[in-house]
Amino acid sequence: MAHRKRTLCVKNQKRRFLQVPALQLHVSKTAMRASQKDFESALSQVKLLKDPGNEVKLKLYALYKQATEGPCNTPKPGVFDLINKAKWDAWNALGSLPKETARQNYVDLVSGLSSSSDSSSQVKPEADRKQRGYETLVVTSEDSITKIMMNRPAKKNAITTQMYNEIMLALKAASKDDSAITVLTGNGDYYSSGNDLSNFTDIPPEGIEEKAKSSAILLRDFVDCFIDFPKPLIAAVNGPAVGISVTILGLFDTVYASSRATFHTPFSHLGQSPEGCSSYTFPKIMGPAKAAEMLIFGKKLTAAEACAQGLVSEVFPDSTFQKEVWTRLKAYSKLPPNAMRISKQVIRNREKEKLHAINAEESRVLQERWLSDECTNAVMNFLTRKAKL
Ligand SMILES: CCCCCC/C=C/C(=O)SCCNC(=O)CCNC(=O)[C@H](O)C(C)(C)COP(=O)(O)OP(=O)(O)OC[C@H]1O[C@@H](n2cnc3c(N)ncnc32)[C@H](O)[C@@H]1OP(=O)(O)O
Repeated sequence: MAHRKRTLCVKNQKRRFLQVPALQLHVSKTAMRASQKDFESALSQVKLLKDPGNEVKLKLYALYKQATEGPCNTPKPGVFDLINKAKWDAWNALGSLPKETARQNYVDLVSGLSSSSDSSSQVKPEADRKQRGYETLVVTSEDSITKIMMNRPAKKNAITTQMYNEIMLALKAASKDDSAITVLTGNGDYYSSGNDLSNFTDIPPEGIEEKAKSSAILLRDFVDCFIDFPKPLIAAVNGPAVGISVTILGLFDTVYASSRATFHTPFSHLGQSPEGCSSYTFPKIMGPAKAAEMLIFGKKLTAAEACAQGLVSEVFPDSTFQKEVWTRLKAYSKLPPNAMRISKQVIRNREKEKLHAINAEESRVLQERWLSDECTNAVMNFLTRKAKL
């Protein structure tokens, strides 16, 4: 087991943290105390900042609570309530820091964050064609190709709830735009490490059953978008792929892989079961015996193996992957778009109803699995750094 730095499980909490009322910038560094007005301005300013990372968000949270309520005054959350415990720990660590000092520290922290984000916000040329409004993706449209790039490279493009929602939005927009084809890919060394396991820690007040129910709905909606996507959909698998990022490949029209890519569906290890219609598409693509090795026993395939088994259309050397794939895709994007759409529909329509039914059933089974001890223990082991794949 690798020793890794422990980070706080607040990966998907940006919006909630940033909803904390915040502060103002124009604070004299020499001022002894931030006024209430400075504090309120900073509370507004913080909402405009780029994501400052979980540690800073926790600091902001703790200082805000200290400045407005004084020393930590709530019971310590349970050990499995990871997010609230991290927040509680951060607040509690401020001890008896006076409210005024906490207010000043909050103002100074936001001021520092604002100036560093100002200096790094130079306009980059590629920003011109970048679609706005996505935080976890970079979506671009060029040469009749809409490219949706998962963009959490430091987290191996693990898919947070926000990213599921943004991918659905991007697919819906791409289905209506004037591009001929749509491509999903990842930024950094991974294609995607699959579901962000900290999604499971964000338990609503209604309890864990409600969480499992809403996750199953999200999963079903997410996979439905791939089943229904009307144009040619291509995956450019730039590196290792895990979990749901592998299973939904069975719903793509073409899958190109870098020679560095691997394909891993460790559902049993995680106390979970297959999704993304893979319980149907994988046996159909590679035969039941090969599919069982992947989906039941978690056998990891190399790119060459995945290609031999029909999950991948073609493998390119990692050193030339981007160049070769995009040259190929630019040529395809010049083909008559209506003909491509109609061909896809002819292929897909025959199976659409069946795929929706399979998706519903897989989501229902997973909803139960997420409540099992096997699943809870596996997720906790990863999040507490006792295990990874
Ligand atoms: C609405 C819910 C729908 C759910 C659908 C069901 C979906 C099922 C699945 O997708 S199952 C697959 C889930 N994925 C995993 O189990 C992978 C877990 N990750 C790992 O085992 C490893 O991180 C790795 C093998 C992918 C990469 O290892 P390594 O190269 O050593 O890198 P790090 O482990 O240091 O990773 C860097 C950084 O990223 C964080 N991270 C990576 N993957 C995930 C993830 N899936 N969930 C949450 N976080 C992830 C990792 O913790 C590190 O963060 P840190 O730097 O420590 O803050």
